[in-house]
Amino acid sequence: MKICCIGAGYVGGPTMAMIAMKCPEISVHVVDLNADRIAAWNSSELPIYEPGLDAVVQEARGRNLTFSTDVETAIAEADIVFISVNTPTKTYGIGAGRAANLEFVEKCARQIGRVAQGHTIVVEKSTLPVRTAEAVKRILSSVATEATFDVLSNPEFLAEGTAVNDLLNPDRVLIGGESAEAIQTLADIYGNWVPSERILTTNLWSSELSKLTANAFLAQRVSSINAMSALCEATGADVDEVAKAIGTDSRIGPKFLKASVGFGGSCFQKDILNLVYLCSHFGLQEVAEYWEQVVVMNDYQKRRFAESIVKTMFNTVSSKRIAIWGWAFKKDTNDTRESAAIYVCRDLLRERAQLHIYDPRVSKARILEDLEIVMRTNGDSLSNSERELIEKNVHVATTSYEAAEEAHAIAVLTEWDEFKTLDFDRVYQGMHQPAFVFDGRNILNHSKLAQIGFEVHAIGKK
Ligand SMILES: NC(=O)c1ccc[n+]([C@@H]2O[C@H](COP(=O)([O-])OP(=O)(O)OC[C@H]3O[C@@H](n4cnc5c(N)ncnc54)[C@H](O)[C@@H]3O)[C@@H](O)[C@H]2O)c1
Ligand SMILES: O=c1ccn([C@@H]2O[C@H](COP(=O)(O)OP(=O)(O)O[C@H]3O[C@H](CO)[C@@H](O)[C@H](O)[C@H]3O)[C@@H](O)[C@H]2O)c(=O)[nH]1
Repeated sequence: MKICCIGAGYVGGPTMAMIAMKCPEISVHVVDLNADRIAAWNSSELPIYEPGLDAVVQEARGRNLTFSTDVETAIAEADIVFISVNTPTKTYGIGAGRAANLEFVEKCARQIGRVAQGHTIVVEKSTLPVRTAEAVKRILSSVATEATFDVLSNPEFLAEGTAVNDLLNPDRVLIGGESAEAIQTLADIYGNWVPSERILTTNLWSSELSKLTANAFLAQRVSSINAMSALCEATGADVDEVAKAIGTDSRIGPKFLKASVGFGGSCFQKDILNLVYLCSHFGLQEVAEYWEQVVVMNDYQKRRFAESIVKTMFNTVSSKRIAIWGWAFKKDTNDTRESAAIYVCRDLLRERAQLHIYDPRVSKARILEDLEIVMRTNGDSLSNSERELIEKNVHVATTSYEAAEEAHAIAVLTEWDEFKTLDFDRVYQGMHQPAFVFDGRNILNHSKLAQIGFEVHAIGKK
């Protein structure tokens, strides 16, 4: 059997590497238009940082896992084609800022229709609005020559930073479709390592909608605990204690109740906005407004954090040096898409703070590009004053200590483990007094820091 996966990103790369590792008899070909990305997949420096992924890729690459830019050949040879391309929020036209941009998915469908041979199972791996499979089927049948198709929905639930373990031991694999035979073919592949009771099958629309629903529920938990964090700060309750107290109720459960500076990542906001758009499209205004609040609350949390830094530091951070610890949207990934750090730093830059940023996995170029995009207030390019602000006020450090040297404050924006074990006496000695710590992840030992002399401000604690 031959598999082709279109899209060698955070999902296509790891999922296909896992299938190839677990199914040595299947030939897995991952293709992408981005030649740099493909070159990186073929090198010792993979394009994404994900614990444990190097070993998985190394085992299968060159045996039954290949990466290339030859999309058409890979499609023509495949029995199964996964579509794993990006589906970002639309930035133009109808639904701008909410709807998913399905341009890349449609291009894939047209290309598959043109070049596929024989019977081909087309699998939606990308996260898509409910009923996209209908459009995919129509496109395939309108451009296809002699090829025939089944379309399945098989959304991916892996989280970045834990992708390898999530793929090895998924809570469930979801397959939606109409053809029992096609569903079975895909289920048999996962059946090589996933217990059959964890392979759920549904109709196409339930599968497509379950992915958006799962992300909406997960993000809603984060926004719910973050909403409570504001009330905790106002009342003297401690959000970690509240989370523990409610999380021990088996109906609520302990996971995903960590208050933070706000959720980030490429999925939560995009998928909720997509859900909001869909609800409005179907005339369900109350439902749309209900889900939109999850994103509204998240924006509030990011803004609130930056504002509290300014307010605490005597209402001005102008020319003050602030160490930013962490840029990735969560630990154990180099992905910065929608990271809370980007928005907090934008707000601090507008207050003229001097930012000294350190992240163990994110490159200087990525940090600067993220800031250049977020600082634009007018169109596609930076104004001279915006560019000057970044050039003069942003410095990228190579260690946490370097970032904190001569700083007035430290803001922890990603929960990297290495921040917990630093020599805080040393950090304190190098800082201006009062030395502020704003722990946006509640990961540091606050009482120990206070003993050293730091003034600590955390999320959801007075
Ligand atoms: N990142 C995650 O953790 C995650 C988890 C579950 C689901 N998803 C969903 O999976 C999909 C992919 O996400 P991602 O994070 O891997 O995106 P990504 O941007 O990292 O990767 C997508 C890749 O597709 C390529 N591509 C786009 N159009 C193409 C075409 N026509 N032909 C060949 N290649 C093409 C791009 O060059 C890019 O490398 C999205 O729908 C996302 O919502 C993501
Ligand atoms: O209690 C929590 C849990 C998460 N977060 C934040 O929420 C964001 C998202 O985290 P997480 O869900 O762990 O990572 P993602 O890689 O975005 O994974 C989500 O999005 C993927 C893409 O759709 C899905 O496949 C996953 O199931 C879903 O968890 C990050 O900024 C986290 O720091 C919190 O602030 N508190």
